[in-house]
Amino acid sequence: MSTNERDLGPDALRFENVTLEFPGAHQPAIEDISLRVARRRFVAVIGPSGCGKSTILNLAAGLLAPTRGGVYFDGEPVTAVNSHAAYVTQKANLLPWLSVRSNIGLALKFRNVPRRERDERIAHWIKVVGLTGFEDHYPRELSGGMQKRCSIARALIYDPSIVLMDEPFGPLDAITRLKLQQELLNLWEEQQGTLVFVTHDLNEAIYLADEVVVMSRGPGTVRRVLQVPFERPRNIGTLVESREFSEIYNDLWSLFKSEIDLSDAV
Ligand SMILES: Nc1ncnc2c1ncn2[C@@H]1O[C@H](COP(=O)(O)OP(=O)(O)OP(=O)(O)O)[C@@H](O)[C@H]1O
Repeated sequence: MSTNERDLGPDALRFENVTLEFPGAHQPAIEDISLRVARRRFVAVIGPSGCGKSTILNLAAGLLAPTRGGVYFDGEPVTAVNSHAAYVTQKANLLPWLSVRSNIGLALKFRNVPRRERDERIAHWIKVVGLTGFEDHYPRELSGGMQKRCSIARALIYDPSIVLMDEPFGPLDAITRLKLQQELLNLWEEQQGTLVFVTHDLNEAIYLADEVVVMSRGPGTVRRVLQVPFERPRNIGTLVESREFSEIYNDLWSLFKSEIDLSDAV
């Protein structure tokens, strides 16, 4: 992603001078944001609470419309719900009355994919996300990490052109989180789709992404776009121990810390 370029070429997603004002708010949620997400890139968006990260995803998903400026998907303005985008939110949002199998297959059912093909694809994805043996379980019978795996499979099963993830690993414990980060990394490296990933976690942004968009708040703007030069496939364990990782982390932290006010913390 880079800002202020006019080439309309092959970008998956493009924001042009986008401002969004919620009715009654004293300032815009985001203001004059221009950014581009090239196809097949993994882009992380970080920034302090309230800087507009979720708003960016909601605009890309077509759930919100800009007050000014334009949001484009594959060069076309997003004017309704973006059916090419899969959205994984912080909560797994699985349907409690459906089994793992049915939750994962939901999007295929809506798209009238024939039963046989549907079953094959569901079986494949259950295997990919490590839920074999839990096909007939209900969400309440799964751990938080398993629910998250299920929601990721549900989002990826229909080969969406772009995946939007809003802090998908936020509520998980550190070990499950690390495991799922590595799994997502492997999966994405295999599939090479376009992915926009919102996180508060600087480490996570560096492990996973090709580019990190750092946002400021009050109102939300793009402060900087940082390139992450690590080759793929990546191994989180090896990456964390490298000097380059620390350098990028420090770079990112120096940008990030000026955005957060720790003086009130107790
Ligand atoms: N429906 C709404 N109505 C009014 N204001 C809203 C609404 N949704 C978000 N906002 C405001 O817009 C700004 C951006 O919110 P957004 O949720 O996009 O931030 P965020 O960076 O994702 O925050 P967090 O990291 O805490 O989830 C905030 O000031 C928020 O209070």
